[in-house]
Amino acid sequence: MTDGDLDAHLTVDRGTFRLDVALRIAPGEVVALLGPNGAGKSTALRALAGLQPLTGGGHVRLGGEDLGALPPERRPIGVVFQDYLLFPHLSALDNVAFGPRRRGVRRGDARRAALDWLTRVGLAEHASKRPRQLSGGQAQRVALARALAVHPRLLLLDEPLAALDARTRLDTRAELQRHLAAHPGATLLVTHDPLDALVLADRLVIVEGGRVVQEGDAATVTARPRTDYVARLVGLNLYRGRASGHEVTLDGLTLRVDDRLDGEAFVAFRPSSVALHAEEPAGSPRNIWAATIAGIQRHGDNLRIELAGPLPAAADVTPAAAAQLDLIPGRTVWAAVKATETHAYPA
Ligand SMILES: Nc1ncnc2c1ncn2[C@@H]1O[C@H](COP(=O)(O)OP(=O)(O)OP(=O)(O)O)[C@@H](O)[C@H]1O
Repeated sequence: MTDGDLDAHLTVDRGTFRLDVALRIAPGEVVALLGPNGAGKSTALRALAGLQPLTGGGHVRLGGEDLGALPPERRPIGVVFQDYLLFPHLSALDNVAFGPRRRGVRRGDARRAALDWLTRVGLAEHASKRPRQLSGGQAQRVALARALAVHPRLLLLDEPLAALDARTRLDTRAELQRHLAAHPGATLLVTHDPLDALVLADRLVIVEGGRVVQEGDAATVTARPRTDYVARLVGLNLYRGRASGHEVTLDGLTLRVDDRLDGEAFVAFRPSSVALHAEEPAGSPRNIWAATIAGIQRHGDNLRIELAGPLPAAADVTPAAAAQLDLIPGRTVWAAVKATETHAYPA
């Protein structure tokens, strides 16, 4: 741990929901907090910002300083909320100048600094506009400028791109990445978009039910998911079973795998590694099982087939293959995966 680190243990009780998440973020590091709806991401962000009180045992320290006793406006933290929460009656310039003013910077200096930040986010010519005169992407950039204008040691972003349409999102994501790379402080990005996390963050922390279930860099997390949510996030089929050598025994089936291990294990493979056949393929070294088609969805240029049966799985097939196999819900097919297409690792 270095001097400027965020070191937080976020403990919050909200009736039946309890958050218990430890977070460390180094200066200049961007951490994405990912998780399904209701996992506690916003609660964690609000706790860091001082908008949600911690219950016993929790703490928020930044560079060794305990922020617990500081009210939100005195914390060295900048926040971009999901809906930006710009002041509707203030111009873009005064929205950005608000933070420095509140921290005692003289009016002229605060406005000059605000114009500088608006210039950096490419909005100098919109400085006098009110939030309702700005597009979604522009409002997002004003919100970012406002958060950065206080030179925060910790920047918090709550689903910063969620309110934008797909095209604006693409441009804004690229621009946001540039600003985050230049930000010397720690950054926590709350998102449930895996693409935002992969593009913007150095490290992923995944929460489910108020707890951290997995953390690490994107390569590690995507290669070795440890929960169904993470597996779906990175587009893998994931199972847990007992390994013995090159075999992993699951609930209803034993899979032959390429890796060799013993004990509790995960097995993962891509939907594109699952081949479907109308008849049982004979004389092959693959894993083969009978499955029922539970659903069919478009997935990029392919179709994603949800398979029910002893090994619930997703399989990606081309539309041509789907037509040839006459894949319709309720039909039974044979699914096959080669051992070399699986990845097994200790649970
Ligand atoms: N005002 C509240 N009072 C009591 N419980 C709440 C309140 N707001 C949220 N919760 C509970 O806290 C839990 C975490 O909610 P939170 O908004 O932090 O999740 P999230 O991960 O940000 O979800 P989402 O992705 O849907 O925004 C939820 O299960 C919810 O039931």
